[in-house]
Amino acid sequence: MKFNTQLIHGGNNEDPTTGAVSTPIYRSSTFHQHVLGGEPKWEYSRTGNPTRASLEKLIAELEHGTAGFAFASGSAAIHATFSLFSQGDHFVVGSDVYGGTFRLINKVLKRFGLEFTVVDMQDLEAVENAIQDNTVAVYFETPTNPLLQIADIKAIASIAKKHGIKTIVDNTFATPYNQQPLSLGADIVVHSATKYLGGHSDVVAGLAVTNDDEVAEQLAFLQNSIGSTLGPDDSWLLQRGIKTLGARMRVHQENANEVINFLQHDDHIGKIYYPGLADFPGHEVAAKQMRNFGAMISFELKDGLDAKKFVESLQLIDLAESLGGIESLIEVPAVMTHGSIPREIRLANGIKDELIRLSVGIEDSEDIIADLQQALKKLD
Ligand SMILES: Cc1ncc(COP(=O)(O)O)c(C=O)c1O
Ligand SMILES: N[C@@H](CCSC[C@H](N)C(=O)O)C(=O)O
Repeated sequence: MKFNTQLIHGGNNEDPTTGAVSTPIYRSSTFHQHVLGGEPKWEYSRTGNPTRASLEKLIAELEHGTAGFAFASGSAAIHATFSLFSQGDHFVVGSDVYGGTFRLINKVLKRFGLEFTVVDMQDLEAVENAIQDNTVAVYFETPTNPLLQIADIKAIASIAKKHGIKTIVDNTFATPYNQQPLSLGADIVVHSATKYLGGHSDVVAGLAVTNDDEVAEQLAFLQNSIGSTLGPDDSWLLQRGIKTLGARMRVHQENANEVINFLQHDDHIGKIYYPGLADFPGHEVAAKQMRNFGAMISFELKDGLDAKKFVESLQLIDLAESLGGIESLIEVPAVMTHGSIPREIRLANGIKDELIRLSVGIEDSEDIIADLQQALKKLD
């Protein structure tokens, strides 16, 4: 089955009892057991729920994994994934990651004895040099939030394999439509499904997928033990959103291409961060490992122009955290999504105070561009 067909027909798509083509919402916390001490397929909804199971099967198929797990948020999926490891274990982590992941690592996981070395994942030599005797995994995003940096998944996974450690990729920005890290050698993929997978800014959810049976068994144990599972209503909503991922991504991409073209020719715009640009550092790797470059764009205004005034002048594009929804969203990472990273670390990693991040939606591109244009004019 090809990808777009799989989006629609994957998972447990037809209900075995009624034939319903939309997976029913099994809103039941517990399930009747016919015999005492048997091995019922369903026993308790934290352990397993048929609606959630359909979503988990679907994301495993889309990411070319063997097992998928749904969580109450992307952060919960990432937390459960790090919980596979133990006190004293060391990780090589990408220097540009979502601010909440930085916070989870530094303010939570370190307290439980996990150790981290932060590395620019674009530098393969630095990645290998950061691996220590107690290193258990490399963890990174590609493209990264918010600088859109590209890491070579195949090359990093092969370094990791050489050292007998795992590769974990946050595939939120690319989605399985544009990139499938497990097929490039990664062991675990995590998602903030709140973003493109859900696609409508109406659900907070997280997913983890693996093709390693041992990891899958442990993740199932951790998902049930920690308990940060996705409820049946949100599981249904997320699976409904995923069905249109391909159609949405095609329009997101068309619009992003138009917006990039506009930004490149506007006098107010300084540096643009977008892997689709031929002179962007990660362009060649992105072209190799991604179907297309996605619809997340970061940029700076020319020196002296007021980023606050610009984002507050937009009338159509929402000034809001999050990304990947059908509506265009804009934000200033230093103040919003990456505000939990101390300023000096943020600046050292390349996130300037005035950096602007735009999630290009699927409205008519003319309207998105007209809104950018009118807000930029207010800066004159
Ligand atoms: C790349 C990335 N990973 C993980 C997360 C965490 O996801 P959630 O907000 O669903 O917890 C986010 C955003 O929140 C993100 O942008
Ligand atoms: N205020 C939130 C930040 C949410 S950011 C959401 C998303 N990852 C994005 O990058 O837009 C928090 O402190 O967690």
